[in-house]
Amino acid sequence: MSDRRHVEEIERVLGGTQTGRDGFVSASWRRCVELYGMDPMRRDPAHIVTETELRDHRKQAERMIGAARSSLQSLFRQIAGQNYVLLLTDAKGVCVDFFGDDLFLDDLRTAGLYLGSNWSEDLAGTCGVGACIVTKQPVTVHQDDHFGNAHTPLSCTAAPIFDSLGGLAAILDISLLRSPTPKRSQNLAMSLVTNAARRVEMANLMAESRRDWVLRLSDSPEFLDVDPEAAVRLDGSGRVLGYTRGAARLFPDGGEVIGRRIDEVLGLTVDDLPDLMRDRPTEERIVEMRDGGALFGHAIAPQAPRAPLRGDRRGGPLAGLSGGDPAMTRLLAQAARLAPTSVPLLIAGETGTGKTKLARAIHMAGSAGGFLALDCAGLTAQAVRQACGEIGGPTTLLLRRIEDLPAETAPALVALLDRCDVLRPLSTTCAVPGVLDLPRPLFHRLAGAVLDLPPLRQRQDIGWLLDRILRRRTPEDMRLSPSARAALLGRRWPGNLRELEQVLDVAIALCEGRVIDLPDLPPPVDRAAEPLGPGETLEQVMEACGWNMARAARRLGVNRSTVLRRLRNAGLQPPA
Ligand SMILES: Nc1ncnc2c1ncn2[C@@H]1O[C@H](COP(=O)(O)OP(=O)(O)OP(=O)(O)O)[C@@H](O)[C@H]1O
Repeated sequence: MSDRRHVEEIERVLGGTQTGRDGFVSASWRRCVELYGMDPMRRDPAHIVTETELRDHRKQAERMIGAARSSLQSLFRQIAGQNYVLLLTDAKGVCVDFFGDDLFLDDLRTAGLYLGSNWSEDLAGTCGVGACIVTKQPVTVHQDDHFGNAHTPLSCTAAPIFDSLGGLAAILDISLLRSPTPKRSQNLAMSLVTNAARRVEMANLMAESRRDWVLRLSDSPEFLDVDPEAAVRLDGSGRVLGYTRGAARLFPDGGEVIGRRIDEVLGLTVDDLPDLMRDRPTEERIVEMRDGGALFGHAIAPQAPRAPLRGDRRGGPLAGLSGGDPAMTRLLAQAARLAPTSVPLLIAGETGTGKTKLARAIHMAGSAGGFLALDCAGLTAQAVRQACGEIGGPTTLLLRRIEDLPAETAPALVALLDRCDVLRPLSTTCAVPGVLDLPRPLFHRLAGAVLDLPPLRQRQDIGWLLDRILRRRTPEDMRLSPSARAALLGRRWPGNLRELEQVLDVAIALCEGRVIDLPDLPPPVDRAAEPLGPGETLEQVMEACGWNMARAARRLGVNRSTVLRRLRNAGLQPPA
């Protein structure tokens, strides 16, 4: 388009005619004339800040420049040889970092596509960076979308980069000195620049979160660990300290979330974070959203030292494991005291009692270092050495199911623990610790203290657990009918918490309304969970109910005083 026709179109747009320009371009043209008093015919030279000013702008943007470097380098490699130039500007529009082909440096300088050029709209007129600052959206300002005739050969595609508090921090711009006429030729540039901006936000959030938890989120399991779409930074109590733009889209009503607890914002609590760490298969790391959708989650524990949470008395990962069961309360108080020490811990309990979850919570409550989990079944000495070879600093080593450790691997593990004093071993076992069949040298290196988790049938907080799991797994406040609740409280739960979670998952899936009733409950899958038949002795019933009178009464269909009377008559007493 000739200069003359360009000016005429601007006049027509200002007169209210629709000429097919994008709305944000027309609005920018109007500002250029009515607000900044610009004339499209004037060919001002590029606006370049002084050396001193550039140093100041770069200093203030130092963190973002550092966070953006590797994404910009890799983007520049992708577009090499296609005459694109990359600019990183600060939120005021001043170019603070630049990647361009040396062959065209003079042309780029003249066009203002260089370090120190100022692309704010009030100086440069309608342009990619300027429009992006105003709209806070990715934009392409293509050829005669530009206001000034001096810029109409250019094609500029820009995406905003936000800091972790949601403020505009920088603009990433990819420009061409000369481009094909159709604007859609820049669609690929748009996708490259928006993806790179997302990665820069991620790198920035990661760099400032070394002392905090980061929860990264992705739609697809394949990208979760390598290129997630969104991330949230959390303190130890689960309060939101920062987020990337991608995460803001997941928050309800796009509202202010800094300082709010993560469970008010997304469908998970701080206690769920250890379950989302990398040692779990990606497909299992599911985060439910408040709108009923789900994403895959990857929680990264704090990397840098922080003050140990002595005692964990103010809540946190350990406190979230029990609803006041006396045995659990005692055990968690011990765990909280042992967490910040380096004492090796052996966590014992039947399958599914939450040993792994407790180990992760102990790590969270006490250690500032890394976390490495190994399944002992089939573990070879070489695998042990290999896994531990990469350990750089203090690390919690979780050895799952230590009873399954092949005998020939034990000496290697002993040697490793002796050599590597930054390792703090936490082991889990389904065996009774006293009869655990491990070589004594290994046993004593692993069992500095034993934490014995009670089976679910002995816990007095099953009602609390039911409500908590339901609350976490359903977006709406789904509840249990009294008869369904009583039936669940009376089960034997040989699979413990794992079985409880699965039963509730099935019930939630089968239930048609908001109330889970008896028919929604799947029957016990394990024969050990079936109600005791008429031939069972009172002692067997009591044993099955963990000597809990109320539970035994429900199981037998009598009241508690009847159970007590029968026990007295039979001369039965709970085991010491
Ligand atoms: N306190 C708890 N509240 C709610 N769910 C829990 C709790 N503890 C454990 N769970 C859930 O129960 C399931 C089993 O927990 P975990 O894997 O920690 O058990 P485990 O004792 O290590 O099992 P196994 O010995 O069979 O490997 C997991 O899905 C976990 O999320």
